[in-house]
Amino acid sequence: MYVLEESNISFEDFEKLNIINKLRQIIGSWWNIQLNFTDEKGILKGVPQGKFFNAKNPVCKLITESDKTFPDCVDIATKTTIESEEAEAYLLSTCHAGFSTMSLPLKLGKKYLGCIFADGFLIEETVDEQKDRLRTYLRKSFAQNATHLEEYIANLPVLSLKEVGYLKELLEVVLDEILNLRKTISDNTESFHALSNNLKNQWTYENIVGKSLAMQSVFKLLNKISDSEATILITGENGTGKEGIAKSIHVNSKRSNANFIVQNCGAINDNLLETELFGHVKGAFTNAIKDKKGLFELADKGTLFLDEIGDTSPSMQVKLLRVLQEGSFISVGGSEQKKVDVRILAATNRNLEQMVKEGSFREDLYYRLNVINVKLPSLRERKDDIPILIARFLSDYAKQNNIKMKKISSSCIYKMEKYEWPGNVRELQNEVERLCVLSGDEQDIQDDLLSDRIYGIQGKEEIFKTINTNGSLKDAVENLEKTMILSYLENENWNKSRAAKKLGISRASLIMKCEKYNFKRVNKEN
Ligand SMILES: Nc1ncnc2c1ncn2[C@@H]1O[C@H](COP(=O)(O)OP(=O)(O)OP(=O)(O)O)[C@@H](O)[C@H]1O
Repeated sequence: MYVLEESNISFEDFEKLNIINKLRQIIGSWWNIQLNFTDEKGILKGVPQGKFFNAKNPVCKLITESDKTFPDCVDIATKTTIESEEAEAYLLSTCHAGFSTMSLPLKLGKKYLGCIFADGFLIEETVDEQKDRLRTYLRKSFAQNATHLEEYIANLPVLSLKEVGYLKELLEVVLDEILNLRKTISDNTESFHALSNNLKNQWTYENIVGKSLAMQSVFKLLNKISDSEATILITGENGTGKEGIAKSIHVNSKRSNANFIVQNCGAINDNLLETELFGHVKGAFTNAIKDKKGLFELADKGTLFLDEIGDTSPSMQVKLLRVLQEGSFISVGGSEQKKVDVRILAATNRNLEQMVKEGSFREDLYYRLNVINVKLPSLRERKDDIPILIARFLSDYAKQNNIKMKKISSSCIYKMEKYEWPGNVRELQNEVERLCVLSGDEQDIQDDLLSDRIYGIQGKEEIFKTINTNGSLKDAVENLEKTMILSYLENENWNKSRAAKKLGISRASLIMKCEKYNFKRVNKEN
C-alpha cells in the first residue's frame, strides 16, 4: 500500500502559478494594493518570516519595514486569519493603522487552510476617517518623517465601492485558482492510491504499465495479436518501452518457452552485426577459430528482437529481407543454407516510412517488417501514466533493495507531471531511482530532491512572469516574443526547425527573428 504525504496546500506551488502572479501584479499596479496569504494559523506565506508583506504603497512599506511597527502587521495577519475563518465569506475590515483589508477564507470542504488578504487601501466612503486614523498612527510611530507622511497619505489608493466589488472578484479568481490547484494535487493523490492498488490488475501488460487511453489501446492491440505469428514493427521515441513491449509480446506468445533474443542493430558495424546474427564458420576470418552459432539459430522456435532496425545498412537490409522471405540464411564464410523458425520483432525510433521515401530504407523490407505496427506514444502524450509509473518504479526500487516502499510527496508528483520528459519513461525511471537514492534512510521523498530541471519546471507559465505589463503593449509583445523564442531554442538545443515547429512559425521566420534580436548560440555552432 502506498501512502502519500497528506498534502497540505503548498504555498510555494501556487505562488508560482502564472495567474496568481498576474493578478498580484494587476492589483498592485491598479491600486497599489498588496496581496498576501496566511496559513490556518495566521503565519504569513510566500515571504521570508519576519520580513515585509510585499508592501506596495510607501506607507505600508514604512510600517512593514520598521521593527517598531512590523509586529502590528504580524498581529493583523493573525487577526485577519481568525476573523476570516469565523466569517466564512469575504470580509472587509480595517487594520491597526487605518487601512482597509479584504480577506477571503481558503477552505477545502470543512478544512480551513488559511486566507488570502489584500490590504493597503482606503475606501471612498470612509476615506477622511481612515486618513485621520492613519495620520494619528503614523505621527505616533514616525514623528520625525511628518512632512513626507502627508504627501504619502495624499497619494494613497482610494477605492470606490464599485472598485471594492472588482477587487473582491479578483480575489475570488485567485481563490478559485488555488483551490483548483489543490484539487488537482488531491485528485492525483487519490488516483495514486487507486493506481497502486490496481497496479497488478488491469493496467499492466506483463512488465509494462499504462492506464492512459493511448497505452490501453496498445494493450488491446497486443491482446488481439497474442496468438498471431506475424512480424511486428514497434515504433516510438527512445525510452518509450519498445523493448519492454517486445518482451511482453514474446511472453504472451506460443513461443514463450523458447528464447527471446535481443540485438541492437545500430550499436555495431555491419561485419560484426552479420556474424552476430548469422554466425560464422571456422576460418571465415582470422579469429574464427571454430564455428559459432548466430542469434537466428539461438532464437530458433523463439523470438528475435531487432532493435534500432532503422540504423541498418542497405546491404544488411538485403540479408534481413532474405531471412524474412525464405526463413533461411548462410553463416559468414559458409555455403550451407540454414533454416530456422524465428519470429521477428523489430523496433525503431526513426520514421521508416520517410526513410523509404528518401531511399535510405528498402520498401520491401519495410512492408515485411511492418505487418503489424505497434506505435508507442511518448510520455508527453500520456501524462496520465506518470503516477502509475512512479508507483511501479518506487515498488521496484523497494523490492530490489529489500526496503519498505518510500512515500512520495504530492507536490513531487505534481512537478513530475508538469515536466515534459524528453527521455520518456527511461528518464522518469532514472529520476525515481535517483530520488530513492538521494532520500537515503528517509522514508519520505520531498520535491526539493528533484533534479533542477524538474524541480524548477513551471512550464510556459514561467515565460510570462518575466514580461513587464506596465509598459506599452508593443514592448510587452516584443518582450514576450524574445522570451519565448529564446526559451524554445534552449529547450530544443538550438535546433531551429524543431523550435520553429513548436512556436508555430516557419523556420525562415524564426531565422529572421533571430537576426532581428541578434540571437546567437553562445560558444556553440549555430
Ligand atoms: N510502460 C512502461 N511500464 C514500465 N516500465 C516501462 C514502461 N515503458 C518503459 N519502461 C521502462 O523504461 C526503460 C526504457 O524502456 P525500453 O528500453 O523498453 O525503451 P525503448 O523504447 O526500447 O528505448 P530505446 O529506443 O532507447 O531502446 C526500461 O527500463 C523499461 O522497463
